Amino acid sequence: MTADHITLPAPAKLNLFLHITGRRADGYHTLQTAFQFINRADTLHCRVRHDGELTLTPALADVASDDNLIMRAARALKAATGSSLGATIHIDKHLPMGGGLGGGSSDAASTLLALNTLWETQLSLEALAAIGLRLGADVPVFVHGHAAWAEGIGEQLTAITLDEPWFVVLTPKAHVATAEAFRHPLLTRHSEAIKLRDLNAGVTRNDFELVVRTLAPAVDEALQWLSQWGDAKMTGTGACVFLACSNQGLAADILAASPVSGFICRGHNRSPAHVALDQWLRMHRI
Ligand SMILES: C[C@@](CO)(OP(=O)(O)O)[C@H](O)COP(=O)(O)OP(=O)(O)OC[C@H]1O[C@@H](n2ccc(N)nc2=O)[C@H](O)[C@@H]1O
Ligand SMILES: Nc1ncnc2c1ncn2[C@@H]1O[C@H](COP(=O)(O)OP(=O)(O)O)[C@@H](O)[C@H]1O
Repeated sequence: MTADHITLPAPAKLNLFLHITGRRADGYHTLQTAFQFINRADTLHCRVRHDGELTLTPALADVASDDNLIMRAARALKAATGSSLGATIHIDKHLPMGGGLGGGSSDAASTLLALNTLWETQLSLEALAAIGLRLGADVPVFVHGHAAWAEGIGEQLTAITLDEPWFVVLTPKAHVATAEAFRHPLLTRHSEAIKLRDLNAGVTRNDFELVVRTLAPAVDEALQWLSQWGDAKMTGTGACVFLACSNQGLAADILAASPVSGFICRGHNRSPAHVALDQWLRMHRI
């Protein structure tokens, strides 16, 4: 059975820690981080078009359609493969933008996975990740779809298996642009490199916290409040902050008491996008 459309989630990620270890000659920073996916996602719908056109609805506030990472991913895949096909794409946006949850990068990765399948262009995950890296440093981990230890500028990935706890994620109303956080004079750029085995040794932090707490008081307040319950951290360059909890009930109780809005979710080592893609392939292609 064939099908000309597919729906995939584009899940968020958390950076369980984030250390900046240096700066390259081209200005990009080298870092160490651990990525885990969560079951909170945008939803991407793609349908094949035979006229070669690419369309995307709805428009996102403050992002021109041509700059939307979904359109950029679709165009990049078309250029890389020479496919004559197009797509009608619809995105149900649920993830806050610029929150450090990687929604834009995940939308791009799910677009690459969806169109590579519908167009039957058969690029490997490595090839899709290389296309994705040109769109953003966070895209490859979503393409590969496994929780990962990351080095380099975030593109050198080692798959890891982590506990899959419940999390409380708070979404303070603040927007910190990634490039602005990276160029800030207060950013520590020389954290000592750690080993994977130190991940749970209590020695990790997010080096962006100092900068972002200074730029965005709402993030500072959210971190202060959540820290009373445990080792709260910010994800990426913020603004979202999170805390791992021993069970769902505790996560729900903390969220209910929080003065800042947010959600609870579960950590996933395998990306929900890959789970959905495998299901689709089993139904339609095998
Ligand atoms: C910090 C992280 C951690 O996961 O996440 P976010 O908070 O953005 O989600 C990422 O490394 C962000 O990746 P991503 O959001 O894809 O950033 P990009 O679009 O590649 O880069 C935006 C800008 O940030 C700076 N940048 C980015 C990555 C890096 N390793 N060094 C940098 O200096 C560069 O100035 C670049 O032009
Ligand atoms: N499909 C998209 N979804 C979200 N943001 C997008 C998208 N396409 C482009 N962007 C741009 O990318 C920026 C970063 O988005 P996002 O990935 O949500 O945040 P972060 O990098 O902080 O995790 C947004 O502020 C927006 O300008």
